[in-house]
Amino acid sequence: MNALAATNRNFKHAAKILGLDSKLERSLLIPFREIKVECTIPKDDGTLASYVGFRVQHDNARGPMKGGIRYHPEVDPDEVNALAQLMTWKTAVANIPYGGAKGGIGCIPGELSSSELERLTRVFTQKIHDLIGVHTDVPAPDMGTNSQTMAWILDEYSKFHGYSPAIVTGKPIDLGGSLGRDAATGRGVLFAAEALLSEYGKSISGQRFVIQGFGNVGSWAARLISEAGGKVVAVSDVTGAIKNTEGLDIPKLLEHSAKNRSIRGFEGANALDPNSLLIEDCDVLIPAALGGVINKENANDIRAKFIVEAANHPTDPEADEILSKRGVHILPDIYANAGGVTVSYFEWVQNIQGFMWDEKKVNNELKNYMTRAFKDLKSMCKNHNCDLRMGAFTLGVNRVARATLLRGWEA
Ligand SMILES: NC(=O)C1=CN([C@@H]2O[C@H](COP(=O)(O)OP(=O)(O)OC[C@H]3O[C@@H](n4cnc5c(N)ncnc54)[C@H](O)[C@@H]3O)[C@@H](O)[C@H]2O)C=CC1
Ligand SMILES: O=C(O)CCC(=O)C(=O)O
Repeated sequence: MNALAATNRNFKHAAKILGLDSKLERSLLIPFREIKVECTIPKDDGTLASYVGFRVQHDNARGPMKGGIRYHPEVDPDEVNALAQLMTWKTAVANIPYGGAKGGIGCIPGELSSSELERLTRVFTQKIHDLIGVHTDVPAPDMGTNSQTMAWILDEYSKFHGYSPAIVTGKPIDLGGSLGRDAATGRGVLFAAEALLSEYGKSISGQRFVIQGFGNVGSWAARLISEAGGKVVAVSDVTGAIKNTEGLDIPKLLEHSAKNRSIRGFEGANALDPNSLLIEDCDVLIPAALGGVINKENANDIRAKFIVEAANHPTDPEADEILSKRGVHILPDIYANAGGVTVSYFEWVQNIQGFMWDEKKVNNELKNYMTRAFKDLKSMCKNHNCDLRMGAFTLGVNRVARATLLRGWEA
C-alpha cells in the first residue's frame, strides 16, 4: 500500500476511536504547506544534473515543524507527505513542543561525490531558506543524509539569515550539535524495546534480534542491544544480509562495515538471502531501513514475537491486521523511533540557550521521555481498548487536536 494511503488510514482509524469532529479531522489531514523545488547542479565532469527536492510542512499547532531530510531514489511527494504527517504525531507522542515536517531529494547519494552532494544541498537550501526557520521549520538528518549535510544547510542558511546553529539538528558537535544525537534514534529503540519486553516479563538480555538496515539507526541499535546482552543473529544493508545463530560480533561488524561501507564479506557470519531476513527465526524484529517492507506478502511468515519499528512506516495496515491476529506485538514507529527527534529537541534547546549538556544528561533525559511516552501510550491502549499502534496514534492525534482547538480559527 502507498505510504500516504497507509498513514491516512491509521490517522482516520485513530480519529474514529477519538470521535473527532469530521471538519477537524479534515483540517488535521491536509498539510500546512507542500514545497517542490528544482535543483540543478554542475556535476564534477562539468555536465548539468537536475533533481527534484521536497519539503512538506504538515502541522504546526504544537510548535515549529520538525523532521528529517532524506536523499533516496524513491523520494516522491506521497512518501514525503506521509513522513511529514508521521512527524506531527511522533512529536506529539514524545510530548515535545513541535509539529511535523519532512523533506527529501530524489537522488542516489552513493553515486554523487562529496562536492556534488554539497552543491545539491546548498541549492536545495537556497530554494527553501525563506520557508524554514528556527521557530518555523527545523530540518534534521534522515536516510541518506548525515551531520555533514546539516553543516552545509546551516552554512547556506546562515548566509541569508546570519549565523543560525538552531536551524538544523543532528549537526556536527563542532557546530553546536548535541552529544548523543548520533546514537539517539538507536538508543531510543533500545529503550522502547526494553519497555515493550518488560510488559511480558522479558529483558533485552537473552532475546534474539534481527535488524534490517545497518546505517545510523540500525547500527546504533545493534551496538546498544548487544551491549545490553541481546543476541543480534542477522542484519542486512542495501548490499546484502548476513546471519550467525550464535550471535554476530557487533563491534567487529561495525569495524568491517565502516571500512568496507558494506556488511558483506564479514567473517564469522554466513551470507543470507536479503528477501528472507524479515522471516528469520528471532524474538524481536527491528526494521531500520525502508517503508512498507512488512506487508501482506510476508506477514504470515514472520516468526518474531515482537516488532520494534525503527524505520518509518515499515508495516502496511494489511500486515498489521495479519500480525495482530497472530499475536505479534508491534511497537509503532511514531513511538519506537522517537528518540532521534527527542534528542534533536534537546539540541535545539541547547542552541537557543547557548549552553551545552553533557552526554549523560542527554541520555538520561531521553530515557525519561521514552519511558513517559510509553506509559502515556499504554494508558491510551487501556482507555480505548486498542493495540499499540492505535494507542500511539490516538495519543498523538488527540494532543494535536487539543492544541488546534485551543488556538482556534479566527482570521
Ligand atoms: N536518522 C534518524 O535519526 C532517524 C531515522 N529514522 C528512520 O530510520 C530508517 C533508517 O534511517 P537511517 O539509519 O538514518 O538511514 P541511513 O541512510 O543511515 O541508513 C540506511 C540503511 O538502510 C540500508 N538499506 C537501504 N535499502 C535497503 C534495503 N533494500 N534492504 C536493507 N537495507 C537497506 C542502507 O544500506 C543503510 O544501512 C529510515 O526509515 C528513517 O526514516 C527514524 C527516526 C530518526
Ligand atoms: O531529528 C529530527 O528532527 C527528525 C528525525 C526524523 O526525521 C524522524 O524521526 O523520522
